[in-house]
Amino acid sequence: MRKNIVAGNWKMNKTYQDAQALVSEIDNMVKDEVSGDNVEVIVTPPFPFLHSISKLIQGNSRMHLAAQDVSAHESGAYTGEVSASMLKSVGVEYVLVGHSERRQYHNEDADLLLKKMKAALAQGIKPIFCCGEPLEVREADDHFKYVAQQLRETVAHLSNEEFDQIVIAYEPIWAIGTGRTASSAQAQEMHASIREELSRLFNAEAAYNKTILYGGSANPGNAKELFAQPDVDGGLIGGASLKSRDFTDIIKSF
Ligand SMILES: O=C[C@H](O)COP(=O)(O)O
Repeated sequence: MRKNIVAGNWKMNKTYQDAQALVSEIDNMVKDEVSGDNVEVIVTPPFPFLHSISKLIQGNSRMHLAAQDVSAHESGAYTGEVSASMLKSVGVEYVLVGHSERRQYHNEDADLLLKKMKAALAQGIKPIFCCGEPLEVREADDHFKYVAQQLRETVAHLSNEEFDQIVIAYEPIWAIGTGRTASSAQAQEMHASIREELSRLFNAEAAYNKTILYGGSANPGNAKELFAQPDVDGGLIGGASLKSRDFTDIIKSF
């Protein structure tokens, strides 16, 4: 059964105090204003805040915790890295893998992304695998092929059981933090194309059940239309997830 998810990626923002305040506000607003159980909420704070936020959201079954990155290694002499078992031990349930900012600024390639997904999955942490094309690829009308290739060189190498555990996030790079959102039609056609590719790589049922999130300048003003698309199952929200009111309104767009 396909799950609706709204995930907030805080990126490198907030101090400890600000993070506590933000997540308390979101937690309260979700408790007070979000009824039914048709949407799962994920917050993705920076590493130092994971443990305290895990405790803070413990009593709210709708709220879940993600990390922004995970090491491909199990443990050992990897200064600065954080392992999947460490994340697991502080209550992390999901982890972002393949975000365009990690691909761009940290040169993360397909081989590393696959290792990171496998490392997370081995600990029972669900990867949120991000894909999406840069502007020049969209302008050359090669975006469907480009994203399909991103899936073929990573996700395709998971077992059926591993694939069942992951979430996909489509984030056109030209829409991230730019205020230039993909139109709901552009999002829908890419999500449908991703689902078709997943169906070819795995099977139709697994592809149908896969949660595919949209990310890129989503906000309370455009979320409803985006989430109304048949193949858009929620959002990976950057900027708007840093404001409790905006983030909650996006959650309420379902
Ligand atoms: O991970 C989130 C995305 O990069 C979207 O960021 P944005 O909502 O600020 O455009």
